Amino acid sequence: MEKKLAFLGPHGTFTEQAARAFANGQALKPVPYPNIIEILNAVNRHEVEYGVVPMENSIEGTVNMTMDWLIHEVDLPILGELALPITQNLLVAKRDNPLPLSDITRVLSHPQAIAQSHNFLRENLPQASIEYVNSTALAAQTVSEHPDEPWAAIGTGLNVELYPLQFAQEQIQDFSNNYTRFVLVGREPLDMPASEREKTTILVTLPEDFPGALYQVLAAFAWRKINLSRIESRPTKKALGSYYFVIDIEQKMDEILLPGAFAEIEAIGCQVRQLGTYPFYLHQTNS
Ligand SMILES: O=C(O)C(=O)C[C@]1(C(=O)O)C=C[C@@H](O)C=C1
Repeated sequence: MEKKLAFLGPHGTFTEQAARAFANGQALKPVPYPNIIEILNAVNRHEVEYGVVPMENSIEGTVNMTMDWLIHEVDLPILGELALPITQNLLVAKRDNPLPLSDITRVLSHPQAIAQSHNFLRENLPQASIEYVNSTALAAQTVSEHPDEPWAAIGTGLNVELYPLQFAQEQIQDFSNNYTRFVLVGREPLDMPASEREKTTILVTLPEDFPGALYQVLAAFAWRKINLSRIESRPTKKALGSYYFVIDIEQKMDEILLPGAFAEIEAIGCQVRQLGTYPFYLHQTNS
């Protein structure tokens, strides 16, 4: 039976591209959801088997909504990760005489897409107000539905094929090396294509703040020559200045080394929660 894979809708988001890449060759049906929380909740309450959510962007950093919901609200393992190149474009409703940039009064997009295009907006559209919406494709759809308004959306070039839109300007992101990491979460294991690269993500909670606590956590990995690719603190939401550490270990799970490091960290009084061990892929094509 075909299983469902929730993605951030409507059609035309970057998350949909990631979802379609994950679904490739699998009996999975991508279904749109209105926001990240709804995707994770739908998987958590068994409405769909899997979900794809953005996790981190190379310009703007962590998607806090995803990280926090995975930590605090649901207990869903990460099953895979895909890094996609991201190209942001300024899109306007299709008309015979395209709207000049100086006439645009309002720019709609997802906060991450706006953040990736700050310089472009400041230099080229200082007169426009910014409106944050749930996804880049929702922005594109909204602009296409109001062709008489001097509005623009920021999103993928694919949107000009999905909605009556045209490019006002292509490639407006402030840095060319723009990538977003998306994660696949699910309640059931999924047979993923083989990857040379594997990651394990853990959450470490320190018992209390004492000198060298984080140093001791990192030492457990360092002397075992275990490579970490990310360490990030997120608030526990229990007190000001109280944090979890999210650590990505970029290495095939070793049956002795990694559990040994976790046991050493637990022995100094820290809690270790595993968020998943999963393959990761880098997608080369741009859009
Ligand atoms: O709005 C979209 O198209 C999304 O898929 C979300 C999202 C994000 O949250 O980071 C995904 C990739 C880009 O970085 C911009 C927006």
